[in-house]
Amino acid sequence: MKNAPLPEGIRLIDGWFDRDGQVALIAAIRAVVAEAPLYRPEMPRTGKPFSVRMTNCGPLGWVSDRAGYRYQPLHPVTGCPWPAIPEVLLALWGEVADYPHPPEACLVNFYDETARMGLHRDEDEAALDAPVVSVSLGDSCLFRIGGRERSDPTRSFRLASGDVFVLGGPSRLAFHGVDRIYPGSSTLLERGGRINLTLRRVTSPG
Ligand SMILES: O=C(O)CCC(=O)C(=O)O
Ligand SMILES: [Fe+2]
Repeated sequence: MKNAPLPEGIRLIDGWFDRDGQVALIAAIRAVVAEAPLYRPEMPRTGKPFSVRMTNCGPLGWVSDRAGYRYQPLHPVTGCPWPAIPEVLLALWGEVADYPHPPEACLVNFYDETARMGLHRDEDEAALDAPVVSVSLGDSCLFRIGGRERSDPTRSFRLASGDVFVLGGPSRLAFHGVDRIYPGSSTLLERGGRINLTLRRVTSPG
């Protein structure tokens, strides 16, 4: 599946980060998490906890609780501003986003071996002309992507450590999710699991 042509606006770049690059990114994310600890968000309305733990870096961070999904400048548990987006991620955005303004949020998702993420669209950003740029680190996952309607057909492929995935153009509002993690598929994280980083432009400049 990974080799079949992808829908317009989707780019999958296998192995963008080599092992050294992945190790450096993990160090940068550890520094982010030391300042802005991972926490478990809750679903709007029901308050059901996510299986994924999250934090953010950047001027804005994506959060979810009973009140809904939104971006905000402060960590919901510590009340502190999110730390800055690491330079290497700003550089990645500059190389692949094809968008003239920097990202404002980097959502950090941590999946343990049983975590998953249901099909959803990233639609809480005003700047829908900017892509979402995603980096996978640690264990591989089975990623699913469909079309703009929930009922559209989907396809699935594995995302491995170091892969970069760009969701933009006509696919910016495509439904996507993570069906499963493959435990033990990477040695990057000592205790296993998968980290996903998504860079997002939230506000529309001008
Ligand atoms: O973990 C992934 O690869 C996808 C994460 C995602 O879709 C999101 O954070 O909105
Ligand atoms: Fe998403």
